[in-house]
Amino acid sequence: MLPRPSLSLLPRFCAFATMSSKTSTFHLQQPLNYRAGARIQPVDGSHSEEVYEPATGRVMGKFLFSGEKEVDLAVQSAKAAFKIWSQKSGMERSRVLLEAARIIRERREEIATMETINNGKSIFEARVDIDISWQCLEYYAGLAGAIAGQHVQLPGGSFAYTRREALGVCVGIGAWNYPFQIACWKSAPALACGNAMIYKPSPLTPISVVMLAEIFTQAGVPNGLFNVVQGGAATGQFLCQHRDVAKVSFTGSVPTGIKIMEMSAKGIKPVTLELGGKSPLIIFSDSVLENAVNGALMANFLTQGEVCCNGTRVFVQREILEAFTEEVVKHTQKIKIGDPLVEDTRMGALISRPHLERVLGFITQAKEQGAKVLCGGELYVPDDPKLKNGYYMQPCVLGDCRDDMTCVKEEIFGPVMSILPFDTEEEVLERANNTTFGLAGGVFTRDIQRAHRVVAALQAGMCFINNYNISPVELPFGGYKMSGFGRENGQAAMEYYSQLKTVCVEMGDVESVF
Ligand SMILES: NC(=O)C1=CN([C@@H]2O[C@H](COP(=O)(O)OP(=O)(O)OC[C@H]3O[C@@H](n4cnc5c(N)ncnc54)[C@H](O)[C@@H]3O)[C@@H](O)[C@H]2O)C=CC1
Ligand SMILES: C[N+](C)(C)CCCC(=O)O
Repeated sequence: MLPRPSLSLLPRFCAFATMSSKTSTFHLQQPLNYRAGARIQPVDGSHSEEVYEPATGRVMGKFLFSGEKEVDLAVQSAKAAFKIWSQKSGMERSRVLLEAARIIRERREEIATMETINNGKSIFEARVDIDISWQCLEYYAGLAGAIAGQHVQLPGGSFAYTRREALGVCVGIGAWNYPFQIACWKSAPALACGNAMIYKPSPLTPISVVMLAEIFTQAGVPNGLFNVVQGGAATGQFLCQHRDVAKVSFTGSVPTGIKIMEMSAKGIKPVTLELGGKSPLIIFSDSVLENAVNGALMANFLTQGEVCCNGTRVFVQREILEAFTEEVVKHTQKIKIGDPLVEDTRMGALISRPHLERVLGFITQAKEQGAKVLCGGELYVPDDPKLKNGYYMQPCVLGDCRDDMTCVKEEIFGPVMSILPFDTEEEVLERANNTTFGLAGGVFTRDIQRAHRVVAALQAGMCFINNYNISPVELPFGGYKMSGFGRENGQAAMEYYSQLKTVCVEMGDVESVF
């Protein structure tokens, strides 16, 4: 267990917001843009949006969207910081990242609380997210000092060497499901490699990433190295189109990913795309049933099911279909839904009213197409009156599913598991890969040869054997097919935030062919 934050840290946070650790008490008071080491209002913020608390449906405040001028100021400030930061050694950068990780650890409870208030996920899960976040900074702090090139001997004593260099000002654009964690997954390798970053969170979850910006400043990054611009699609477009932006790393939906890639193509900017999925989880009849059931719950119900790599197509071998279904339904019905800041809550509120309605719409459509609701799938109204306008639903398990149903083909991004029976390995692999997505996949079996054979055949970037949705930061994460490309986490991410320079050195005279 990690130490709880000391109380002396709380007033610093309360300086920008009135907050206690209770649902329905937070009020947004300070600006949410961050530029050159300070919170600021955007110079051209003409449009404002409300921020909601999913647990109560309450408006917590308003914030301003940034326009083209503000985006340009953020880029200029990041460019200036890049000049300083990129000249530091890997070890110097490492020390700053370690200090930032330490501060996150110290402020864990406060950040997790804010994440819960803004996203609606349970405080239990938010703490895990924050732990993964500081671990990510620690991991890349460790790699920063290990960035190195290659030495190559050439004829006559000549030689060449390679340098791995930073790209410049990188843009991070994030989704709302893991606001703080996504920002860390992008900024940690970016900064470790010597880049600056401008980050745009989802307009639904604008709050916690500004805390990260403050932490980086406190840890000692140059002012401007990590800036935050708030806004939606238009702000994101200004960022992607800016000529001084060297790279875009995006987490979000496939349609937006396509637009980001098109914009980046115009500027020949490299992109990393972490997009959606409809991942298969294959459960063979020789599995340890209890593990398979727990795996299916982990694969479907974290963060109210709003997880890109969820294994939402649960293929179960026919021999154990009944036993598995019975157990999974029993466990799903026991999930404690309610106030996300209450310690024993395990499922909080979905991100927004429209999203909740969209998820419920998928369930209605599934019923129309012949699926059977085995449990849940209804709105959930907690007893506590202050939560009655929150965006809650009961986690749902669907039986009698077929591969051609919408609930099996499309990403729902909510707590909805579809169970699909299968008979043979060959058949299930064919069906599992029959999707345009390719983010993740999982297999439960006690047969080790089969386990490795199955994951080798799965067309997915992140595969699990006998577990699902664990996320050690040492492991590269990213998709195949329409789920995107590039990798976050692991050593692999360093390649996506750096470029290779080759230096060819002549030790003799120049032999001209002319
Ligand atoms: N593979 C992964 O790691 C993850 C993927 N996702 C995917 O994200 C989706 C849910 O997240 P949303 O925030 O609704 O996705 P989204 O694609 O609507 O938005 C993601 C981000 O892109 C920004 N954006 C929207 N239009 C833009 C444009 N034209 N130019 C530049 N930026 C633009 C948004 O403001 C937001 O910050 C799901 O479909 C899910 O599959 C979500 C989390 C993780
Ligand atoms: C942390 N994990 C593995 C549950 C989800 C990470 C991917 C995402 O942002 O949806």
